[in-house]
Amino acid sequence: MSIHTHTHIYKLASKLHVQSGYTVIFFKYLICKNTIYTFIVPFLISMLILCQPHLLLVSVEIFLQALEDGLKRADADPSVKAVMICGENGKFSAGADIKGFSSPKRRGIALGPIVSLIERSEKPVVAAIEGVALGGGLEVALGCHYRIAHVKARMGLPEVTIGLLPGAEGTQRLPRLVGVPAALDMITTGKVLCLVIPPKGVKICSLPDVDALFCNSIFLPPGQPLGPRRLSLKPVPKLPNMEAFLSEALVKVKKQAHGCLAPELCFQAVKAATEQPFADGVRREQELFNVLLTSGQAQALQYAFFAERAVQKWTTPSGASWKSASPQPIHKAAVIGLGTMGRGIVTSLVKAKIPVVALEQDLEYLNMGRKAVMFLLEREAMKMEQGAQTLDFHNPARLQFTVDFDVLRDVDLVIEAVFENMALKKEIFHKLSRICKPGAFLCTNTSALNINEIASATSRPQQVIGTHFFSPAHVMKLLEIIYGHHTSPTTIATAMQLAKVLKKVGVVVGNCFGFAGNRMMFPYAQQAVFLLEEGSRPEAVDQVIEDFGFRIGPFRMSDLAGLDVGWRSRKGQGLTGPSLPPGTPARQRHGHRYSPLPDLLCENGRFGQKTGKGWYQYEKAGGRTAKPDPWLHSFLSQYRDTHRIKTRFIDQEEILERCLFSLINEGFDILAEGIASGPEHLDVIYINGYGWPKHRGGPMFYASTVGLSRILAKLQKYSEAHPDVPGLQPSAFLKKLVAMGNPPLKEWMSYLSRPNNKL
Ligand SMILES: C/C=C(\C)C(=O)SCCNC(=O)CCNC(=O)[C@H](O)C(C)(C)COP(=O)(O)OP(=O)(O)OC[C@H]1O[C@@H](n2cnc3c(N)ncnc32)[C@H](O)[C@@H]1OP(=O)(O)O
Repeated sequence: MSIHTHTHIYKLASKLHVQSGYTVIFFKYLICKNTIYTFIVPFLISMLILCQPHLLLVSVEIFLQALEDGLKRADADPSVKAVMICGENGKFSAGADIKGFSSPKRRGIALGPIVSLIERSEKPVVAAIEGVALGGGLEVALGCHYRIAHVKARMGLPEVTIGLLPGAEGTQRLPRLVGVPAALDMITTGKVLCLVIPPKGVKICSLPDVDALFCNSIFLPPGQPLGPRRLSLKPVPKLPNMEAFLSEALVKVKKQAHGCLAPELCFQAVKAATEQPFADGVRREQELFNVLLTSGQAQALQYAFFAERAVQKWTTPSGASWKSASPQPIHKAAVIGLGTMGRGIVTSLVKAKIPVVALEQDLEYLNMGRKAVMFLLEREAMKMEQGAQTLDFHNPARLQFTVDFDVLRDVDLVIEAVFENMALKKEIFHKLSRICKPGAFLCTNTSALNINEIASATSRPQQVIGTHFFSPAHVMKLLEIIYGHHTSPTTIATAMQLAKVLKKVGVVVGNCFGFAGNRMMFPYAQQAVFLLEEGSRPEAVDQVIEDFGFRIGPFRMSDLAGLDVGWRSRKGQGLTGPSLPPGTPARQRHGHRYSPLPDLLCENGRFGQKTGKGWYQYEKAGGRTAKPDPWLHSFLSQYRDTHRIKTRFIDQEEILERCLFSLINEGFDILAEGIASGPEHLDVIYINGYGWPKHRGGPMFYASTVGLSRILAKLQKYSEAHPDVPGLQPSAFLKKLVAMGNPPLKEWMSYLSRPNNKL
């Protein structure tokens, strides 16, 4: 804490832009006291996290105490005319140290009273915001009498995303500043606002103007009372239809929450601001905050926050890692195949402003693909409003369509996205290897196929890598990145960098059939179908899974993705279709239980939404509203009769456990084999690619909360009842962890001997 000179203020001020008025955002114009005065509380640490490359974490106690002492000194010192709170190194504050929430010691620390102290100050306090002002950081700014922000500053109350609410009186001050609709939107979604394109009414000053603000007391005439600047004293702006507005908002919040508590409790806290005086609202905020803090969901969401960052620091069993590998720049990319996946990938690249060549096998497919890509891009551009023109996708230098492989000579990276056929993929990779420049990286968008085999068709296997996108590829955040035997660390680093540029979460995994995500999905989907054989219905299974918090249950998902996709893959594996050896029992493959139900549906032309019929019926082909289908129910009965399957009532617990525990069980095998380097990887994959509810932390985190012993016991019980289902037989690694006394998730990997790549 120190008092800074006028010169210092100038230095800071020269980096700031001033906005006046409020339109979308809540910043009022800066008013600052006259010339020589200001006192800077050094970066709001600790709270205060200086973002990368290092963290500057100072204990909350030290920070809060320093802030309190500083404010008191400033109040007592007649030479100080105003106080400016700012951050160091271009960052205001990223809010509280999230790691600290799990510490019981931390729970007693309250930022709210300090924010009140700031607000009560007799001298004008200005928050000078650069970089980020998030969570507690923004709440501090709300306690100030004025806020001034750099035009590129990012501001928000993201507590809801870590399972909390803005518990330092933010739920009470923000609605008083910006009104209930804007406050509710920010607080219940956690969205972070950026003023790169300033809203109407926001004034951007030139640098001399900014200096003038500080030098001349143009905004704050001496002696102007601070009362009207204290948010806690202001009423919440009224709405003519507040009650109706709030009921509608609650419905929306609940619908989007999928069982996550925080958004609804955030809503309740803001509602309290509309109904109660400030002090009572603050008490309500505290009550709700404590509910969330101890809910378990906050821990899961905070785990997910760190897991997403941990997976960026990838390593492979051979010792390659993010530390030593440098990504290569991608100035131009190509996408081969403009089916559903290829279209989404092209769109993603264009959005990331990477020039793209899109290639199809012939003009007919090319034109269909072009139309579809243009449609997607138009839609994306509309969403982007002012930023749309920067996509410039009608410019052939940005996006070129071709059927000519020669055009790929100068690209830095190719993503092949043709359908899942090994022979076809190998043919394409062989061609690419001959045509592309030596440094070009060759990526395959496959959901299961062997990366080594694909790489073997090239003369540069070190530059071949799997990039498994999720549909729709321009929307889904996950990019599963699969290295083969020969993939170089530079290639992995480049794929990870690509994920970042595409605003996706890249997760590096090893090579095996289905990689990590789909491999875990197989036993889950298999259990879902077995449950139908034994007496359940698609809508019952989906309901249980959706009640758990998944966006969509396995049957609705299968209808959406198309049943034909899996059918083609099973035919390729010889599990069904013409290559199935005659005499193979209908419900058995390789000595294990198999359900032909999905194959039978396909044989009946039921491919899901695209044909208007699948596990459900739809209003028309391409329809999206799933309705239980009496045809399917009677088909299931006949099927059970034909195969003499005794049906029984299956309760929700069994549905949930068999689906989820078999998926988790596979996860333990994947960890044991070194396909994923930690449970966080599987959790990040499931949250970002498979709709696993984030407030349950991902499947492996969930397993740790259920208790490994319980999961093991249940798997043992189910595998005894179904000895021909390998997916239910407990993983040796799970058994080992239970035998070791159920260690915490972060220690699991230390119980493994050195992992190796499976293929
Ligand atoms: C009550 C509740 C109160 C009072 C709160 O304030 S709750 C906290 C509210 N704040 C947040 O939720 C902000 C979370 N952080 C972010 O959104 C982003 O990290 C960022 C926008 C601040 C920076 O993004 P970026 O530049 O991409 O960098 P990273 O996300 O990779 O972060 C860099 C490292 O900093 C660690 N970090 C970031 N914020 C926090 C935090 N609030 N507490 C603890 N640690 C934080 C992050 O984990 C990265 O660490 P490493 O991976 O490098 O170890």
